[in-house]
Formats: sequence, C-alpha cells, structure tokens
Amino acid sequence: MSNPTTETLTSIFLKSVSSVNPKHLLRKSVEVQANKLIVCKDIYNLTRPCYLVGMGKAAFDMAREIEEILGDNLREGVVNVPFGAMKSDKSSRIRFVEGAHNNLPDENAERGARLIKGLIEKLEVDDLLLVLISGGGSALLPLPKHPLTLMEKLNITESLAKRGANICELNSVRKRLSVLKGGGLAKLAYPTPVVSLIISDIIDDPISSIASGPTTPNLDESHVAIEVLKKYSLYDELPVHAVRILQETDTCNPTETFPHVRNYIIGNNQIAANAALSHATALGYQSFVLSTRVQGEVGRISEIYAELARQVASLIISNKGECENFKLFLETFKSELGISEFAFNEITNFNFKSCSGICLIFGGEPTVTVKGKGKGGRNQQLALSFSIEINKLNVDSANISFLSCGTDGIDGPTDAAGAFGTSNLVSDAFVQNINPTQFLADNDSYGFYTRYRHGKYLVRTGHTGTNVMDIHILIVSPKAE
Ligand SMILES: Nc1ncnc2c1ncn2[C@@H]1O[C@H](COP(=O)(O)OP(=O)(O)OP(=O)(O)O)[C@@H](O)[C@H]1O
Ligand SMILES: O=C(O)[C@H](O)CO
Repeated sequence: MSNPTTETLTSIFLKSVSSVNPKHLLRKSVEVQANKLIVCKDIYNLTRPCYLVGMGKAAFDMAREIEEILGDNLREGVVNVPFGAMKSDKSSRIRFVEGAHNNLPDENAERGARLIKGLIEKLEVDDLLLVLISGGGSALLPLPKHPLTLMEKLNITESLAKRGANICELNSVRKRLSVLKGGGLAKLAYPTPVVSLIISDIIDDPISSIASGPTTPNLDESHVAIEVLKKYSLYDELPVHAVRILQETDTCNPTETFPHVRNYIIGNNQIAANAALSHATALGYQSFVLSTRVQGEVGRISEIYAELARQVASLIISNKGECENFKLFLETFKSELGISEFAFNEITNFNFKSCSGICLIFGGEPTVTVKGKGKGGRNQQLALSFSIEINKLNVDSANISFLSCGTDGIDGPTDAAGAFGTSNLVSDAFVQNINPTQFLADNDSYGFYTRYRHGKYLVRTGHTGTNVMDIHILIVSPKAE
C-alpha cells in the first residue's frame, strides 16, 4: 500500500461531507406520492396547504430541495440562512433572509425571525407546517422575550461562549430568553401540525438543543439556565428584566408534550463517519469508526490520538497479533473519547498481523479555550497539536497522517475547513525555520499553516452547505521498504 497522501485524506473527508449533503439527505427521507407527503415512512396528507420555515447553515439547500419535492403543494415559506449561503436567485415561493454574520445574531436575523413568527401566526388548523432545522440555527432565530433587547441577549450569549460554556449550556439560556426557541415555535403553531426535518450538529443528536430546540418542549427545569449563568459568574451582572424572565416558571413544564409535532433527524455525524469508513475501506485501509462523540479540550484529544497512533504503529510493525497492551490503553480512554462497545470490541479483536494500513475515524466537536492573539480554529489547532505530540513520541517505524476538518467547511474565523498533521511535520517545519510550538501557544494555527509548505497543509472546501460537527481521520501505515 502506498503511503497516504494529503489527497488520500481529503478524498475520505469529502466523501463524508457529500454523504450529509442536504439534498441527498432530503431525497433519502422525504417524498411525495399522489397527495401524500412521506417522511421517513410516516404519511402526511398533502391536501393540506403546506408552509415552510427554516433556519441554519444547511437551510438554504434543504429549502431548495424541499421546494423541488413539494412543487405546487408549497404555498409559502420563510427561511433564514447565513450570509453567503444563498447560491441562486431562481424564483421561489420561499423568502430567504440572510443574517447572523459570523454566527452572531443581528438585525437581519431578528427580521427573519419576525417574518417566521408572522407566517406561523397566519396558519390554520388544516394547514401543515414544515420546519427545516440545522446547526447555526440559534443565531438565525433571535427573538428576545420582551423587554430584553437583541443586544442585551447577544452580550449574555457571547460572554457565556467566551467563558467556555458548551453548546448545550449556551442553548439552555437561549431557550429561556427567546420567544421561538425552546419549543416556542411549535407552541405558536399549535394546533397546526408541525413536521421538522433536522440535520444535527450536536453530539448524540439532542433535538431540544439543536438550534435551541424550536420544535420540542423545553424540558429544562427553570433553574437550569440560572445555574449556567451563575456557573460562569454572569447572573449577578444581568439586567433586572433578564432576571425576571429567567425566573418566570410558567413557561417551564417538564411534562409538556407536543402531540401536534413530529421531529425527524435526517442527518448527523454518524452518517458522515460511516461514509468516511466506506471510502477508506475501498482505498484498501483496514478502517474503523471509533467514536462520533469526541469532545473536550483539543490539547488533551491530541495527546490521546498521538499515543493511539504510536500503539497502532507498534502493532502493525511488530507484526504481533496480540494487543493486550493496546486493549488496556483503549479501555483507559474509551469513555473519554466516547468509544462505543461495538467499536471497542471490533478493533481490540482485530488481528494487526500483516496489516498494510489502518484508518481510524472519529467525529465530534472538541473545544479550544482561546488565550492567544492568533487566528485559527479548533480543527487546525488539533492537527497542529497532534503533529507536535506525535513528534514527541519518535514514531519513525510508520507513516502517520492526520486530518481534522469541520463538515461545514469553515473552521473558526478562517477560510479553511481544517488542516493536516503528520509525524514529520515538526522536523520539516524547523527546516523551514518555523516553530510550530510557538504558533500553537498563540492559538495561531492558521498563521502556522499558511506559512508551512506554502499553505498546502490547509484544507479549503468553502461553505459545504451542511453541518454535522467535525471529522478526524488518522491513517497509520508501514513505511514503504
Ligand atoms: N485562534 C483560534 N484558535 C483555535 N480555535 C479558535 C480560535 N478562534 C476561535 N476558535 C474556536 O472556534 C470556535 C468557533 O468555531 P466556528 O466558527 O467554526 O463555529 P462552530 O462552533 O463550528 O459553530 P457551528 O457549530 O454553528 O458551525 C470557537 O468556539 C473557538 O473555540
Ligand atoms: O445553532 C446552534 O444552536 C448550534 O449550531 C447547535 O445546533
């Protein structure tokens, strides 16, 4: 087997992204037969006038495809999309609103949210409302509860994000402060039937957190949001009217159900990881999806990945079948990496003897606490940090290549989807008089990769039109004789 090239890794990543292309996902999940709408085998009567709303990074492509599928059955729609996501001005019954520059709610997004609210308020009981939900939806559906202003709400959520709140903590607060989030959209639509089609960008696909769960009851107890704000020392700084909204308990009904709503997850990280597996296998690698639940600090993840690569290299090179040490190692990190029982048994029972190349695939969304002044993203940071960690282990018996990319094609405030890492990157960089550790310390992974090998180790795909978190690909293969 030839040594993996950056093109090899890129081809595996691109296959994973195309498997979660919204058009592809919708064609797999939704069809119209006679006057019936069939969604994941459930049947809805299309004699009802059909309306559409949507929000998120994949919403434009989802909306265009749904419009093709529904044809004249679609009466009207309002879909909020990120700036730059609109690709064609083909006439449409759907009104697209671009907003949320850099994933931050703004007046355009608020205008779009008001248009969505206005459309829903006109619905009749005999109508049908389709809701298209994908990652980035929270920033595209801002409608603060009166008298909270958009700027006040933005200050609260931005401060939480900067202080390290994870997406579920962030959205527990957003749900409490917003009219349409946390089930508000579904409540407004009642009793009109609601069918929501969701592309998940959160680990384990929690519908109540994806885009802050506009179509599911907010099952958080009222104190959850308050506890999050206290955890990050923000509660005492809130405007008085924000505290009053958070303390309202009438909107919290943990037993609430929405009998008029059906939610369908039509795309997620598992689908993308499985597609990566199929392609890597077709390329001749013995491939495994070890986890789609990777989270935690990037530095820690890179250390574990580096040790994993070292262990796999020694198993392949030593040509020994046994992997007791490997099993013990993997057992130690199984829960931290979110490795399933199936994946654990599959790889620890594999005989590495005369294996010509292993491809390990992960998915998830690690975090970076940004302390430096540099420019980068969690994927570029992970690829650089992995290269530094694997270099420390002096694994010279095998070729070790790594890719970490965001499936939405945008990693942090940069034009890259992510980057490559290799076991010889550090030594190679020093030949070019570039110190990787310095760039990493300044959270300047983009600055490093634009200099290293003239930027060839950056992965640039542009907006992919989908978003199912990140994909990590690790290939370990014997050095060619
Ligand atoms: N200089 C940097 N180096 C490393 N990571 C950074 C840097 N600047 C920002 N980040 C990370 O990038 C994250 C934002 O990434 P991005 O803009 O891709 O949004 P996202 O979290 O993927 O949103 P979505 O899930 O909607 O795509 C921040 O949470 C921060 O941790
Ligand atoms: O929009 C959001 O809330 C995040 O992308 C999680 O879905």
